[in-house]
Amino acid sequence: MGRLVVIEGLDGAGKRTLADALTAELTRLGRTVARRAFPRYGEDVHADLVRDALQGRLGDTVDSVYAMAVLYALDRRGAADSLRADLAAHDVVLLDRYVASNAAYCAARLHQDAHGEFVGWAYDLEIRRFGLPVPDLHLLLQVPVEVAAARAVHREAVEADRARDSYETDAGLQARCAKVYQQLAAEHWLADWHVVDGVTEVDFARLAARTLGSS
Ligand SMILES: Cc1cn([C@H]2C[C@H](O)[C@@H](COP(=O)(O)OP(=O)(O)O)O2)c(=O)[nH]c1=O
Repeated sequence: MGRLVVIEGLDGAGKRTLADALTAELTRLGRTVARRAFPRYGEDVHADLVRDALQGRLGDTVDSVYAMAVLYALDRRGAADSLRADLAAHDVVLLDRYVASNAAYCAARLHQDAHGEFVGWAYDLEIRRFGLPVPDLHLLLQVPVEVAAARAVHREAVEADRARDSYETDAGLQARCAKVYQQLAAEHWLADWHVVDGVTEVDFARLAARTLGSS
């Protein structure tokens, strides 16, 4: 059974870049890696509804934090079987966002923290009721809110299909979300958490060892 490792962090933190470099290092070490990203835009109706809502295409009809959270969670539930198959066939399954994204973003939207009602509800929905696989490790890619925002603006400028959505342009939300992530990491919510400093150079040999559970 492979290790389920989740990269979390703010929009623009650089999660995909971290996943690429970590995958390269793990592959160099002879390990097999499967990659997935949530939401699964283009693959799942729930994720597509989320995107429509984030980009304001549904008006206010899905402007409920709980409705959005359920859509994100249903998208993951739809991927659960393939996730289990990936875990059976690879040493590491590397995810770009997972259950903790729902916990952090939706708690922040509700102006709650990690001890608020929402985080417990998200756990109950996704882990207990939907039975989604529990991660072995979270890597929290931490960068200052302003740095993440600047990277998201830059990405919007260079990637035609990557316009910032309503979460990404909300600086207050991103700041609250960063705080919830910090709390989740400090408390090792759901699994072990390791904070990766996204500003200084990352030591990928050490990070790979950590990913494999050997340090
Ligand atoms: C996966 C997930 C994402 N989100 C939020 C975080 C992001 O602001 C937003 C979109 O995710 P994001 O990773 O930015 O998708 P993409 O880069 O492909 O556009 O959704 C949740 O609130 N809950 C979740 O479960």
